[in-house]
Amino acid sequence: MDVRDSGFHGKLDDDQSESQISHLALDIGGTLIKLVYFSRNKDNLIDENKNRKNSFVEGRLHFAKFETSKINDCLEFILSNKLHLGGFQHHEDPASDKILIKATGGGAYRFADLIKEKLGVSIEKEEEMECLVAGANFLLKAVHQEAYTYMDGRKEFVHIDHNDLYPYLLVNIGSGVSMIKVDGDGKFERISGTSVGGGTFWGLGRLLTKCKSFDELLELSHQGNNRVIDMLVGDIYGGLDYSKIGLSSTTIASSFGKAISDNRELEEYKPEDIARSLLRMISNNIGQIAYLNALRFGLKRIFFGGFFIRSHAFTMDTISVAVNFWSKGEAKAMFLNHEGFLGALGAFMSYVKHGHDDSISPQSGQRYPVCTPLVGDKICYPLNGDLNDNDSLECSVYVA
Ligand SMILES: Nc1ncnc2c1ncn2[C@@H]1O[C@H](COP(=O)(O)OP(=O)(O)O)[C@@H](O)[C@H]1O
Ligand SMILES: CC(C)(COP(=O)(O)O)[C@@H](O)C(=O)NCCC(=O)O
Repeated sequence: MDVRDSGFHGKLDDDQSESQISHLALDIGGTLIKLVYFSRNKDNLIDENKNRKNSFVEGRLHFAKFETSKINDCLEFILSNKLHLGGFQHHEDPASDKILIKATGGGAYRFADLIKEKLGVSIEKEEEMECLVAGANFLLKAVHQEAYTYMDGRKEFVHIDHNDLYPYLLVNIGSGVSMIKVDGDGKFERISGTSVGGGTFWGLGRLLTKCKSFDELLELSHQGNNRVIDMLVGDIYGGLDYSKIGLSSTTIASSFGKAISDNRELEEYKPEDIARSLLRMISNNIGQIAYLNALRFGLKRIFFGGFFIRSHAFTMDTISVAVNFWSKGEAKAMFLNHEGFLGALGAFMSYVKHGHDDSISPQSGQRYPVCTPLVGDKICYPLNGDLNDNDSLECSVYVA
């Protein structure tokens, strides 16, 4: 079962539905809705009555995604699996039976009324940049083997030293791109952004190749050859390098530049070559802007998140090469296993931040210094960072 893809209408499997689900958090972005929720293990349920307070509860964090344009499928999924009951009661009016769920992203504003109407719960809005940062800090500090570099087809996990994590640059490539300088838990500044992002790749790609899905476009790019459409330095310099300014003959001089003089119509280009050129153009551009912003603030570590990355080898390779090239090897591009769920995880963490709940006081054996002083010693930590195909993460929360 892949609840991550939109169009899923079914119920969760027995193991999940028999367990108690709580703390649903949503990140409703320009293109995708991301869900994170916690399910207690069945063993915990047996002990629940005698041992509900002051103990660790083991369970799993679950991740799911839907297309924003198919929000009704997402709401149906939430409803049929009763995920919406995993919110919290209004803190200012505990007597009321009003349930609130945490949500971030533009859709928390855009769809608040629809969610109220369809699910009968209200949205408590969490600020998007705060959530991205909280999610990234949580993953970097609490999940073993979360961050990695990707270069020349090789994935290498990065050891994160908790005492030497900040400052870093977080580049979230969603529909658009936000670049955030992170200085600590809850300490950050959005220093830049660009509208040329994942939405641009998917939007232009769909128009130019007639692809029906994002994954199909990625798959095409895998098979294509960008040299058919991109104008290379060698095309301009008669096959030679332009060594004086450090450009090899194979460097792209002008993305899509060959299409000017080829005298070919769109249909005469292979969709796979178009997809490849487009992916290189967008990834290169983001890698370069990211590096220039890192340079502005002397940041050596750049973490890339957002669903545009999609753990796609060629995308990561292109971004890594761009960062490496422009920084002359000084800065490193790093990627995250849960790349697309930073905002949703941040919204999930905010259940704790605002002290709304007694059942997720994420806690520490491995003390994870949570993103807000309000949380104090309450934190959430994964037990072993096990990813299970990105669908869920073993996790333990503290019942205060
Ligand atoms: N299944 C998918 N459908 C659409 N876009 C996808 C999909 N998987 C990855 N993407 C890419 O991810 C981008 C959205 O990333 P995301 O981080 O979810 O941003 P947002 O919060 O703006 O929705 C899309 O613009 C597209 O480039
Ligand atoms: C407006 C947004 C924060 C919304 O987030 P998204 O849904 O794209 O993840 C993002 O699209 C963005 O940062 N766009 C770039 C805008 C700019 O700085 O030019």
